[in-house]
Amino acid sequence: MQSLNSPAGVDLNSLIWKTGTTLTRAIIGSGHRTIQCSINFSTNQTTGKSFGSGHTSGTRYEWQSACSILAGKVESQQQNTADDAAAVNGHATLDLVPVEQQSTPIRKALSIADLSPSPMHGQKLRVAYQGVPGAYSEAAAGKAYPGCEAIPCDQFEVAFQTVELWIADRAVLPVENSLGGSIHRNYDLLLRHRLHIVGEVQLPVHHCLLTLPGVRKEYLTRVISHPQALAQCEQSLTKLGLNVIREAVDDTAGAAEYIAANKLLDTAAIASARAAELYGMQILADGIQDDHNNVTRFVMLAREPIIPRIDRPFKTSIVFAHDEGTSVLFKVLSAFAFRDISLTKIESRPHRHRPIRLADDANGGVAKHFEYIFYVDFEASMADVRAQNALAEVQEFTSFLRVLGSYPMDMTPWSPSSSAAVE
Ligand SMILES: O=C(O)C(=O)C[C@]1(C(=O)O)C=C[C@@H](O)C=C1
Repeated sequence: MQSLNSPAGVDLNSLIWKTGTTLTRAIIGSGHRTIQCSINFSTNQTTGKSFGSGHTSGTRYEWQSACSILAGKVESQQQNTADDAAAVNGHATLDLVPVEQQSTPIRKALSIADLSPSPMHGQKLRVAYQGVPGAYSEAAAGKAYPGCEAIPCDQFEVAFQTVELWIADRAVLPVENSLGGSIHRNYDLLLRHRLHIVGEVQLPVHHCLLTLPGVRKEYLTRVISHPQALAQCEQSLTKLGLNVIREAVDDTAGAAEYIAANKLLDTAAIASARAAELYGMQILADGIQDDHNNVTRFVMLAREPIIPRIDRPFKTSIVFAHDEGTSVLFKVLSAFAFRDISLTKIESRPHRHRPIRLADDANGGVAKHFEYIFYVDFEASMADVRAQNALAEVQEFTSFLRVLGSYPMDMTPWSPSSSAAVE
């Protein structure tokens, strides 16, 4: 892996090609610095249609052209990066100094305006998350990649872009919660961007009600938090007698930070105990999630897919669509059922009037109209021949199919949170 400020040009110097099944892999590199571009690739023998996991699909020729386009892009980005280096040294752009070297441990969240490639690449894996320090997503990044340098971003989209622009190495983003359901925004972004799911992590979410020190429940006229967190605590807030205004903000820790920065005595935040510590808040009530098995599933995203394996439990996430009607769903589901492949998630979203912009090799992507988009997670690796056959069949029935990633399942046990208690 390299940062983009390598002075050397980029050559196509290694190619591994495995025909017939799924994996096509290119390694584009220069000396010890290597950029990897991998493509999951399968061509249906009958129809000649092909599906890919994001980067490209089609003939070997198309694929090689895609690699040379990528190489060209990298060269031009290297030039940009050299230009940006001066700006960074003059503190005109990103501040990517690791947390422990800063005078204050709280990092500012990145915004779109900050997205210029970083000339720095330290020893630690840089992991982008949405929110500010103290957000659950930061904890998920730490669980997924212990010891990583967590990079706060103000929007999900920015987290995707930090990885695409090599500012971060990975992104860790929430996709579903046991109480609140799917976080559709991130599924849409997975379609629009070229990142691959390389892992998942489940995080038990233990919410606290935070106020400024000395504030009592009776003073409160408003509770602010991330919409998912508000939804996860709805009944507990009512039980606490807090029938006050609920207001949605970008993230839980950001809510605590906002109250602290504006010295709001009438407002409480739903956030983590770590957010209380970071922003000098008191914990008025602890464990206020409605269900003590409240857990959020995050996916780990990278520029390249991982090589699927069969020696441990793997999960594969796909998204597909058909131009007309929904009858295709039965056929698709039977492709998995006949092969004894369990599904862990199925989700449909109407998309009749909203075109989806799909990532492709052109910069802007392609806008496509579908009636419905379906997301399915199943318990098998793409290295498993059953999964390969199921997807070959699914491809027959669908007009669009993408493998979002094939990755190890998070099997770590977790214990439920303790009950709500008002301090
Ligand atoms: O706001 C945060 O702290 C987040 O990390 C976001 C988020 C989410 O998007 O679901 C993550 C976990 C919890 O479910 C609540 C909020």
